[in-house]
Amino acid sequence: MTMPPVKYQRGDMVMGRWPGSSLYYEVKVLAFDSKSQLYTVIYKDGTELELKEQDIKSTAGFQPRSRSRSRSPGRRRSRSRSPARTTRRSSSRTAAAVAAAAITDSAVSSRRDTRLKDVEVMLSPVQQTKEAENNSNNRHEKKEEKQKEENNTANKVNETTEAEPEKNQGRYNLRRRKDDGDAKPAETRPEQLEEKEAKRVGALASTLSTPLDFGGKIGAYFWLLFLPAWVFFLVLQVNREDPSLTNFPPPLPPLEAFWDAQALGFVILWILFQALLYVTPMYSVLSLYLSLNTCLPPGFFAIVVSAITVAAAVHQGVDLTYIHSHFLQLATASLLISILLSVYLYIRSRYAAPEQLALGGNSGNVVYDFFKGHELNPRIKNFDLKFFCEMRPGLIGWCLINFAMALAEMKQHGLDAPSNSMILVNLFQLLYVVDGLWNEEAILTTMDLMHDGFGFMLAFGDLVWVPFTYTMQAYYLVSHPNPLSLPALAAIVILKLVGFYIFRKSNSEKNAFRRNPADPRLSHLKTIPTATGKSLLVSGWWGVVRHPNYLGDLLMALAWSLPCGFSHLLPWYYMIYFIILLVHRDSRDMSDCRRKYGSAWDEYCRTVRYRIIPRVY
Ligand SMILES: NC(=O)C1=CN([C@@H]2O[C@H](COP(=O)(O)OP(=O)(O)OC[C@H]3O[C@@H](n4cnc5c(N)ncnc54)[C@H](OP(=O)(O)O)[C@@H]3O)[C@@H](O)[C@H]2O)C=CC1
Ligand SMILES: CC(C)=CCC[C@@H](C)[C@H]1CC=C2C3=C(CC[C@@]21C)[C@@]1(C)CC[C@H](O)C(C)(C)[C@@H]1CC3
Repeated sequence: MTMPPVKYQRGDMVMGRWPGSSLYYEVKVLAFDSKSQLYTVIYKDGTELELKEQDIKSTAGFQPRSRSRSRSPGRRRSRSRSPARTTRRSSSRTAAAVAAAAITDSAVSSRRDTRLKDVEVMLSPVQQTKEAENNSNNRHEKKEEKQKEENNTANKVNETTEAEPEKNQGRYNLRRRKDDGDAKPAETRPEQLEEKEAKRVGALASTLSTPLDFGGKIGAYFWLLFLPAWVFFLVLQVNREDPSLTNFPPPLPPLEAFWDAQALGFVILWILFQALLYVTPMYSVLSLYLSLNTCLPPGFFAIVVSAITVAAAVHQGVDLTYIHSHFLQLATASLLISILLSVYLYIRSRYAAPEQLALGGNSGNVVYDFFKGHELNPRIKNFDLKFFCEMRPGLIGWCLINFAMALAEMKQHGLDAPSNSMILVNLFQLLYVVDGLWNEEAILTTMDLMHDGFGFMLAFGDLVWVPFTYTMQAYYLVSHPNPLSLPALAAIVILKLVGFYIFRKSNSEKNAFRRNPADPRLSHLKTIPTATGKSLLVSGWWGVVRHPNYLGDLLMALAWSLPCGFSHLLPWYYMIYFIILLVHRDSRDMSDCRRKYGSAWDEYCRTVRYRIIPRVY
């Protein structure tokens, strides 16, 4: 069978249709994929998209309407989308840049507008409303200033003053926007995101194809089988007297050893208990009771109540070492739940409205889409499944398991107290989790919450991977004690604290900036404006290195493995996995940001040249 000739060739300058509209912009053809019948085209600021042949016209004979010629799509968009209104759209570069960047940005940012406003403000303490108003006023003044200096912003490093309207000062909200009160500054009111625009953007998200991650469709099959197998391997191997990798493979227990109905019951009970805490507004009652001015972060409340409940249960004679002795069965039960949840998520994503979808996870391949997840923030009424799974049962379960391992160590070795190494691992990881829960609204600026769909990868990651592999060090120490000298202990504590400092400071800086770029505490920072209206930090922590938060996290990971010593590789598994995960996330983020921010991202990369590890002179 002969293939029809390709109409446009590589290098051709043509007019590409703006997805979801009838406007055409000049693009250059980069490639043609005969399988998908899609042309890869590049816009003037370097953003790439895939277009169908019918969305491309040759420039010859193309009759641009005078209006559409003089106006960039970004400016058109700015009428309907509040973020654009406050941005420096009229800068000289935006006409070209927005033609490109706005496509991906509108899909991402507008959806984020719809979603993140969904997930903000519910827990606003009263005084935050005032703060928000002040900020709103602040923003209006700044906006006027901005309009005056409109034309000199292109690709220039500026002092931080830009206001980003999608931010506000409240705590996060997992309630639907229609329920929100009037407390929000006018600029951030949800009504401003016109329904039509949201639909258009959603439709775009459901049709746009993004490059496939994780080895594409074949990779998805691999990961689906490999990840659960790896969890079982670790669980079986670490419990052996000699867990060295040379002693591979671990003897496979009979199939029925993997299963215990009671273990399933406990896992379900734990998840339901966490769900109950998640929906209970007790934290505000507790705040009132403790005469606190602000609400306690609900995640923090959840871990405190969980700890009290567990302590009470232990006091009543509940033997937590059950967790150590039934680790395998508990892992199987959690895997089963994560699979059922992923099937549910996949099915509902097929019926979800386009504006609820994430970019990616719409490859059309059932296995890939099941793995990657397509719906961005699936909810049952106000219950946000992704947020809940990421921040509660697995994360708090991690601490519960560590604690159980400490008890198992005491029991196994007849100790009155856990070993130094066990205490360090427990305290370090507890600090990490408590910090995550205390700052849980910061998760709203992370990749998972913002960009990734909720599918098997995250459901399994949250419910199985985190509780059953992040606890490897504590599990290992139960049967492989590693006494620590005082200097070693001190050095490890210092390492942990340094890592934690970098991690917390850099995450808080970015989070504060994304929530309110006009925050006076950030006024010393330099930024690069982007065509999307959001800016990029180019000084402070994010000016030292790209992803300074990953650096802090890696130092902490090192401090978690060191107490286990160097006899075996297994307790170093987390460190090795984490390097791979973060390097991969960094490159995923690089290409996402490149797509989103176009040449502004390139400029950021030119200014901040190093990734994760800064150059030491
Ligand atoms: N323990 C664990 O298993 C894991 C822990 N983590 C930790 O979770 C935290 C969140 O990680 P993750 O979501 O991967 O990534 P980040 O929190 O670093 O988020 C990346 C996003 O930050 C924004 N950004 C990047 N550079 C800049 C800049 N210069 N100025 C302003 N904004 C910028 C971009 O989003 P935009 O511009 O759209 O706002 C980018 O997509 C990290 O601390 C990480 O270490 C992560 C994974 C696993
Ligand atoms: C191999 C596999 C299945 C990977 C899935 C990755 C997930 C396990 C991680 C993706 C991002 C995560 C984050 C945390 C836990 C691990 C996962 C879910 C996190 C909640 C840990 C606590 C931190 O303080 C954090 C809130 C910053 C962090 C957010 C990202």
